[in-house]
Amino acid sequence: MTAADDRTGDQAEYDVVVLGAGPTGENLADRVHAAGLTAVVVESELVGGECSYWACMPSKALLRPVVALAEAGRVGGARQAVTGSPDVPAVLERRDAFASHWKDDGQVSWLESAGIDLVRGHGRLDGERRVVVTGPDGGERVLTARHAVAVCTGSGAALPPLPGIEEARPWTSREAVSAKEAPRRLAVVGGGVVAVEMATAWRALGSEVTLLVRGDGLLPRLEPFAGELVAKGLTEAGVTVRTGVSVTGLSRADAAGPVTLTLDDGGRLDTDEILFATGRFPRTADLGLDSVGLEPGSWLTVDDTCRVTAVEGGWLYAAGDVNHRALLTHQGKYQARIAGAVIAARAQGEAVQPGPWGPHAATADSAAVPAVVFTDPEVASVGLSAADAEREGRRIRVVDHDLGAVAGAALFADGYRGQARMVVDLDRGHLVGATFVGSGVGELLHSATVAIAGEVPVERLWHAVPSYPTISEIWLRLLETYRG
Ligand SMILES: Cc1cc2nc3c(=O)[nH]c(=O)nc-3n(C[C@H](O)[C@H](O)[C@H](O)COP(=O)(O)OP(=O)(O)OC[C@H]3O[C@@H](n4cnc5c(N)ncnc54)[C@H](O)[C@@H]3O)c2cc1C
Ligand SMILES: NC(=O)c1ccc[n+]([C@@H]2O[C@H](COP(=O)([O-])OP(=O)(O)OC[C@H]3O[C@@H](n4cnc5c(N)ncnc54)[C@H](O)[C@@H]3O)[C@@H](O)[C@H]2O)c1
Repeated sequence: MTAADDRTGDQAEYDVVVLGAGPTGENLADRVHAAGLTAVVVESELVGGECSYWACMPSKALLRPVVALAEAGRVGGARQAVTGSPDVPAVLERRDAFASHWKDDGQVSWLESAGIDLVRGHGRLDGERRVVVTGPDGGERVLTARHAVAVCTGSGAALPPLPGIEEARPWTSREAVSAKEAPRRLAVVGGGVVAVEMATAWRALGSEVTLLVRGDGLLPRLEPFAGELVAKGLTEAGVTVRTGVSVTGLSRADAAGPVTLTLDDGGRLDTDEILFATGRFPRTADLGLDSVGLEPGSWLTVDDTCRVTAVEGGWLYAAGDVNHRALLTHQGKYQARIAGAVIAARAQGEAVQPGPWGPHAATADSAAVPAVVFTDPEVASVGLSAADAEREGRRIRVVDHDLGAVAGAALFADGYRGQARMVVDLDRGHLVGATFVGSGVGELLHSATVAIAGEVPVERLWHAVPSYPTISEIWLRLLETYRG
């Protein structure tokens, strides 16, 4: 299919060069390789990316034991048997194992077995289809792509420009998921997903946690009841949740001592560690974007095929966090599957089918992004919130139901607390959004994702019978309420 590669010395040519070996880059390389193209991945840190070592895996490994324990405490009969608090060293040890002890041998072996080459070092674009990699020893290697370069360099934790922030050595998400012990006091700034998950974990592992939220509630992009129920859960767990407050400055006078925060309400707060969970920046500042006419440090805007629209010639793609479409591992991997198929089709002279829901369009990025917040209670959402749907000018019907009123939920936990909402587009006759809050709802979410991505008519859902007595019976209650 392609001419033999020249992969000797300081130069090498491949069909596809992938920058970044996170979940997105790995999957994209795998897809193009499976389609018969040659691929190389460039990685400056660990193969596996943020998700494996400093995000999804270690954070969920911290959360699972503490949520399991809390859930057991809400089941009569089990409650009496689990009277202790989490075994912190054991939790951290399990977390370390899930982060592969911050070693990437396993994922490197997978790349080898998949037939994908790895070049370690920092990659930069150097004009059309050319990448220069600076290796760990400072040496340079030039990689040329016959067909495509895919930027999958992800995102980093954004810190606000506050006086004293660098000297105070705050935690970002990386320190929050990899810390070796629970600080006595932890302040968490932000009301998004990282903030609420880390407040949940470290509170249960022994820290006194204060959550400082500048807005008036948590998880502001989701249905309002999600943030309200999570705030209730955090408060009951002993987290101090303060809304409408911003940090204006911070200092750590003694390197081994506490941090003092100044707040915009005139108050001060002393804490042993402070986590800024205040969003992400694209890892594009030092990527040679200027060599192809793009702004260094910008998010890379792509079309539904994941092609960077501002660069001519159709050879530059961006997938995963770096394109800012949906900052989630599963969406990055989905984009990788789509972009991989697009690159292979174009390389092989086949027609690209960019229409919605076709093989070459990441349509779900705008219509059906599922997300689970692993707090106690959990939040599981997919598609549009009611407010989003209204903003889009859709004619909708919002159907709410108490999740605790379902027999399966009552069995799952004594006094089960939860809420469910479906958003129906009345003109299209199918769901465009769904949100569930409550214990165990993460595993319920895919049913709603299928209903939305499949544009299943609401009337047909009446025939999708949930098992008794499971929490999934919430579907029946929502549909009964909808039909009246
Ligand atoms: C605390 C936390 C918890 C999260 N939990 C979840 C979760 O439970 N579920 C979920 O779906 N998502 C979660 N996310 C989001 C998820 O981590 C990201 O969406 C995902 O990692 C994005 O994958 P990616 O491949 O696009 O980028 P990344 O995982 O960031 O990988 C990018 C890779 O590119 C490399 N790189 C960057 N620049 C260069 C360069 N110039 N040259 C060579 N290599 C380079 C980096 O070293 C990195 O390895 C979480 C995020 C955080 C912060
Ligand atoms: N379970 C999961 O799937 C999971 C878990 C963690 C993270 N993630 C992903 O990672 C991404 C990053 O998460 P995140 O929580 O860092 O970002 P986020 O965008 O979800 O939340 C950041 C919050 O910080 C607030 N903020 C920003 N600047 C601030 C400032 N100067 N002072 C006070 N507050 C400020 C914002 O208003 C926002 O509410 C998310 O988009 C999410 O998709 C997913």
